[in-house]
Amino acid sequence: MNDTTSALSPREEPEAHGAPLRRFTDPSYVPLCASLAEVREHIDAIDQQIVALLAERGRYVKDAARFKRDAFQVSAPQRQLEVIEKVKALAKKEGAYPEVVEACYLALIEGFIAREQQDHQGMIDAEAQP
Ligand SMILES: O=C(O)C(=O)C[C@]1(C(=O)O)C=C[C@@H](O)C=C1
Repeated sequence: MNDTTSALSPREEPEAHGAPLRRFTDPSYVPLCASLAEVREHIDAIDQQIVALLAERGRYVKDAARFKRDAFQVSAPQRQLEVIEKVKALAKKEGAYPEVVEACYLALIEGFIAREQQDHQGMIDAEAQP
């Protein structure tokens, strides 16, 4: 199949149990799975771990709110830059797609800050009387 025939094909989801339809030209590429279904099993298992780690990360972000005075400190822009630089370096080291890692973390931090701002607004000063 080439680009012309693929453009004329009906728009349907890929066959999860079918044989490969394309191959990489790089002779050193080693396939990981025998089917798309198997690929997706691995992705689903990884997603489970990622979400569990996001839950754990979220608990630490919540705790961070206790150490901050106001909305600017919650936002902590200098720390945001540090986190982005750190994960970009990690992506390089781990062989992850750097643009994917950066985009994920920009979205993640935006989401975590919004939650932390919400948590912070619901808190009282540590010295305040109950
Ligand atoms: O390091 C902090 O101060 C946090 O609250 C954590 C975190 C993050 O998600 O990494 C969240 C909000 C800040 O913008 C900076 C970083």
